[in-house]
Amino acid sequence: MTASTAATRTGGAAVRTVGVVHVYRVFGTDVAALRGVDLDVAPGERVALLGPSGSGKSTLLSVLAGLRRPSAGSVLVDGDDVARFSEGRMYRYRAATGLMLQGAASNLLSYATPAENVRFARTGTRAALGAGRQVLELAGLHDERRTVDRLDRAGQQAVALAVAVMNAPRLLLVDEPTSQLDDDERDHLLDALVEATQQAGTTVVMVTHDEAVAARMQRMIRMRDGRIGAEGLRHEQYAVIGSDGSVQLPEELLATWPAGSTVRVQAASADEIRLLRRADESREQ
Ligand SMILES: Nc1ncnc2c1ncn2[C@@H]1O[C@H](COP(=O)(O)OP(=O)(O)OP(=O)(O)O)[C@@H](O)[C@H]1O
Repeated sequence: MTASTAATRTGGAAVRTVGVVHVYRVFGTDVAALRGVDLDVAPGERVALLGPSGSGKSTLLSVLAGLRRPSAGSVLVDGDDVARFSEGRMYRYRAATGLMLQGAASNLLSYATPAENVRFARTGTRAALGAGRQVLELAGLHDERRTVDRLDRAGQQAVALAVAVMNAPRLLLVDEPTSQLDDDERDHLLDALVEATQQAGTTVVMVTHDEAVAARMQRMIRMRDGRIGAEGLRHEQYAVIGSDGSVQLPEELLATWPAGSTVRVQAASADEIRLLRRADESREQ
């Protein structure tokens, strides 16, 4: 399938990464931001990416957006490997993907009204225009006469969201959309995002530090040290076994089971694995 066919299909994109590695080279030093990310997001699913600062969330988002090519691994969107797209195909893929990165509001046309911003961003069909309009209506900005530079931050973020969903993307990638909003503003923006994407069946991947924001998505994925460490919902977290067989221990266990601890791994039953500390190490504790 070509990127342009993908853009005209309806519903959400299936996203799958396999062993994605990304290394930044800074003044001759390598910084491994992603160390083998295996991720599966079903069409129409809304997923939050959480994790400490520096864990690789924004890098993963930029790789999914086609803004960076990973150093290794595959980034499969509807089965096509974005990491291997030609420049032309990558350009079309980026254009068809909804993006709301940090500071997205600063890329709006500040001298135009919200509705004008949405109209100028339009590249798709008449139906697509509806998605952007819907967000403006939900934010009470459809008939707003003020230009974007005169709106408060919440209004500007709502316009940035409207522009991001404007062309009915099958995949919407969002980075910290609510970080500078108060609780009410945050909830309004998320209401608009969930409503617009739910109706269209859009797949959403959202980076956030805020558990309350993450709870509005259907699944939370936690990154640590450039890998997916755990996933689940607020009260139900599961460690994720990587394609290389590795498992990250929950953060709270690291104090008693520090890196370098050696353990025997025993299958207790079909549903249970036990970790047994080596005898001489437990004596040293
Ligand atoms: N452009 C860059 N050049 C060099 N190193 C980078 C660059 N961007 C990120 N890094 C490094 O890559 C690692 C992952 O960064 P990234 O921004 O993806 O993490 P993050 O989880 O999104 O962090 P935050 O929550 O603070 O935004 C960090 O060590 C960071 O310093």
